[in-house]
Amino acid sequence: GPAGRRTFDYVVVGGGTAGLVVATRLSEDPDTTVAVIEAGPHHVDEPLVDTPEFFSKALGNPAFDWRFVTTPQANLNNAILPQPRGKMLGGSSGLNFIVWDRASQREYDAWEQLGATGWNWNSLLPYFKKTETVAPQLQADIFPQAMQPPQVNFDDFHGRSGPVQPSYNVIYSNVSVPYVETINNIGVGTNSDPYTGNATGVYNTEVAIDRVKNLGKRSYAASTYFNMSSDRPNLTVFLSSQATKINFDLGDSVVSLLSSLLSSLLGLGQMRASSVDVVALNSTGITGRVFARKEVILSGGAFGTPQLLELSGIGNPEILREAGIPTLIDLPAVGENFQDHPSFTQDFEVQNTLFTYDLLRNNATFNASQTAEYSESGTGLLANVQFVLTFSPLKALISSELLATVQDQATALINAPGTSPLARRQHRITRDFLTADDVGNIEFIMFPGGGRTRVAPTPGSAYITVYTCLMHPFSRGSVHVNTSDPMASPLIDPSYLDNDIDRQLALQGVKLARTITQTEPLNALVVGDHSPGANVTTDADWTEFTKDFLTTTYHPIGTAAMLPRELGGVVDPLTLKVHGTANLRVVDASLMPMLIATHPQSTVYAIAERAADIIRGRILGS
Ligand SMILES: Cc1cc2nc3c(=O)[nH]c(=O)nc-3n(C[C@H](O)[C@H](O)[C@H](O)COP(=O)(O)OP(=O)(O)OC[C@H]3O[C@@H](n4cnc5c(N)ncnc54)[C@H](O)[C@@H]3O)c2cc1C
Repeated sequence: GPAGRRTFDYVVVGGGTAGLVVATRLSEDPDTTVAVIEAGPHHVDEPLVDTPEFFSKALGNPAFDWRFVTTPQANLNNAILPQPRGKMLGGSSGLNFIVWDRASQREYDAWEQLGATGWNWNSLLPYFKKTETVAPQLQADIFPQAMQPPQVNFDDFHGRSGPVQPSYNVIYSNVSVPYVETINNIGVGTNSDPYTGNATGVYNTEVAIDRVKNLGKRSYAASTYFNMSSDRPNLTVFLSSQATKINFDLGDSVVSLLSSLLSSLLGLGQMRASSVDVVALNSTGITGRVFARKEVILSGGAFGTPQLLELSGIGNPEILREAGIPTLIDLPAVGENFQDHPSFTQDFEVQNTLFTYDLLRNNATFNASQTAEYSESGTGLLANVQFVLTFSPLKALISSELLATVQDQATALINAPGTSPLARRQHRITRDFLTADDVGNIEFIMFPGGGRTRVAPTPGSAYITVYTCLMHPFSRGSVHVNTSDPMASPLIDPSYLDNDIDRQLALQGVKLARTITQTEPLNALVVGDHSPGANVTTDADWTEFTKDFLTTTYHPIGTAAMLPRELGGVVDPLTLKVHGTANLRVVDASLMPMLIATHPQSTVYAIAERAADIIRGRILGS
């Protein structure tokens, strides 16, 4: 954009997954000026971002990751856990593990049921499609015997001309088919097309790997949406620039501030965001103020967005007072309602004649040939991330007695005096999910390869890794500031395993992961337990394992929920404007009022596409 310009129609804070969608769509109108303020750099031709098989290698690296951590977790022996987030143009879509899937219709419909008017499966489906270009599976992409290609209705549920280029894998481990058959044998069927509104079952997921335009590279917000819009003169991106505060009205003018404060207190009017304070993080960034003629749009993600709201005086007055921040809008829901999928990683040694990703580690010649193939043609094992996903209804996994106990525990939690009105409503829905056929409660992710637990792989050996993840936990955490210093990380407290249900399902889940490996036909290929070892046997051992080995699945949501104000919402679902403001919107994962059984990125893109249409006045949120 024109050098030196500091006033725009729209200022988007956070050039991540959602932020780049919104900025790209708003700047389609050449008469609308848009700025994006992004704390991270733009990584171009960066193998740690682009190469699918390198997923997770950039975690903890400050050039890519905010490196947030949790507060000590009371139910996990006070462990402090990493909470990585992408710090780059493209945000977490540049750091994530590339899975591209979708939850069940019932789970999106639950958002509307909860109070997010206008947000449901039917209203999102056109936007799921708008975001992607995906080709149907070829025979070669299908797990032999286990999967049939969905021949009909592919175009009803899959996009064919959107910016992101998800695809099916090209190379499959020969452990996949026995694994799928084993999952079938424990009572979970194969789903040939989980994108149609029922996402349960074991399936071959799409992955955000471009096999059309940028061969074999990660397809993420910077390489897709931003690539479409980067040469527009009306779009300006400030990189390595961290937003520290949103200013309202004339900002410095005490009179205008007081009058807008007064009117907001009296419920007469609404605060108007007028500019954003920005600090350069290095010599390529900017320091100063960026002005918004029309609107400020917060897309800082589930941690960045509530932090910036609080730094700007929007939140719980008590929390703000303790942090030394004057309250402008009394909105206690900011930073509350934090939800995340807890995950447990186990690996199992398998016969080393199987074809797994371990070959890259065990065989230097193979590794060199794959590396050469990838750099020459963008193909080979480095252009693949093969996960086999299973989203299982609870009924298929646990006894009806245990299911009844868990339901009773849910009822007790609903009626517990400490449960907030919002959590109460959510828990009622989640209690229904416990017995639903079309909602995944536990996810098992199988990756054919080792090296992903705390126990190092033995040279020459092959493994499968199984991640067990709770899809609809009842725990609720929070994200808050404890200082007015914008450079300090927020306090992130997921409150993992904060109730009997989550603890029980975690226990059942990790035990089931081992059961899967002891069930045929997989059992015949498994050499033995690797991490944890075979010495973990009793419920007490497994419970200790869940406490010691819990990690995030990297799916935080909910900290600026789109719900009515009186129900604990931060953002009006119809307009996505922060309650009490006239022109401050939120568009990112923090909007999601309740977890869904999926990896969230494709949903974040779809939310942002729909949000862009709401902002442009093309649709009303109903
Ligand atoms: C390690 C990891 C693995 C994951 N794996 C998967 C997966 O396989 N599949 C899947 O579907 N999902 C996955 N996810 C989740 C998914 O990537 C996120 O849900 C999604 O990208 C969130 O989008 P967002 O727009 O809300 O936030 P982000 O994409 O994180 O964007 C927020 C942006 O705002 C910027 N920002 C924040 N605060 C400020 C500030 N004050 N000033 C300026 N800029 C700021 C950040 O730098 C970032 O670029 C994973 C996430 C991670 C971290």
